[in-house]
Amino acid sequence: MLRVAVPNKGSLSEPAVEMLREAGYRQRAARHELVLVDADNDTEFFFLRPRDIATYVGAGQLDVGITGRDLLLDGHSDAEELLPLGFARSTFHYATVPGTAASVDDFAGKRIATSYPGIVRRDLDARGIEAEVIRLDGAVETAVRLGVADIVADVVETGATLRQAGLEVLGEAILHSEAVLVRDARGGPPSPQVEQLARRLNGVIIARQYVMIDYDVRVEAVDDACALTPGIESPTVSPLHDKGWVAVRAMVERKQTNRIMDELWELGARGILVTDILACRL
Ligand SMILES: Nc1ncnc2c1ncn2[C@@H]1O[C@H](COP(=O)(O)OP(=O)(O)OP(=O)(O)O)[C@@H](O)[C@H]1O
Ligand SMILES: O=P(O)(O)OC[C@H]1O[C@H](OP(=O)(O)OP(=O)(O)O)[C@H](O)[C@@H]1O
Ligand SMILES: [Mg+2]
Repeated sequence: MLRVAVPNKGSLSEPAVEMLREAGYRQRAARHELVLVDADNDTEFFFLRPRDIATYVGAGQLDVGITGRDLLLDGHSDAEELLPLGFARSTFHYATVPGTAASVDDFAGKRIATSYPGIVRRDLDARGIEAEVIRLDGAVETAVRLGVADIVADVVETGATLRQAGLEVLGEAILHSEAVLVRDARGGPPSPQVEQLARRLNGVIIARQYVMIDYDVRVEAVDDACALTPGIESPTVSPLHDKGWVAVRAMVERKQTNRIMDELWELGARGILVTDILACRL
């Protein structure tokens, strides 16, 4: 039976459960369920703290897990990233009160508060900076106001929390994070069951990123239209009863949809329809 770790709390939990549901797996109905067997898919789900997931997977106790790239890199597990999942996107940044330091090179001797001491220590070592790292559990942004630290290193999504604390980002992002599927790096190649789970999750990611577009276009314009909607392999072109026209069907990137519809219209395409894709294997 495939054994999968799923975040039980925090920003990763709900979207991870949602993605597994969309991929056809049973998920828990109540928050107090710690383990759930999905017999139809021969899979067992363990709901664990996001920070612990790489540890369980890296120790070989569980086959795969969903966690944050930043949490994976902060620890010392033997887990490795198998597939980026496209949600819980954030950056990891140093931030401080304006005027405390002109750049990261001025951090020597300063106190840096963070919930990710592994990432920060490694970054400082790589820059050859000796600074004190203070580990806090959360709400790190308040550490400067309360005099516990001079600088913070934390997760930034919109930047609203930093702004509210009167802090400003300093330097480039230390890393870009998102939810990732992890597995034991010491194992051999992924098992067929792990590959199937990864393929299903990838199917959900692609179904979210793409839409299906259908339209009719005059035969003379079909090459130009297909250049606009090349699809993944090649668009489907079907004959219509009126020999002067064909019907075209192709997947297009969701965020390009309106630009492509406008350009197809200019080419004379009509009956342009866009529909959601629920799931796919490419
Ligand atoms: N505001 C946010 N936007 C996007 N991702 C976030 C945000 N806050 C945390 N994360 C991501 O969530 C993961 C951390 O999950 P964790 O459960 O430890 O913290 P959390 O989501 O902040 O929950 P809590 O602080 O309530 O325990 C990391 O991968 C982190 O990058
Ligand atoms: O850039 P923003 O959109 O403001 O998001 C970033 C904030 O979100 C998370 O905090 P959370 O609410 O999880 O509290 P925590 O610090 O206690 O983890 C993270 O730790 C940052 O503080
Ligand atoms: Mg948090």
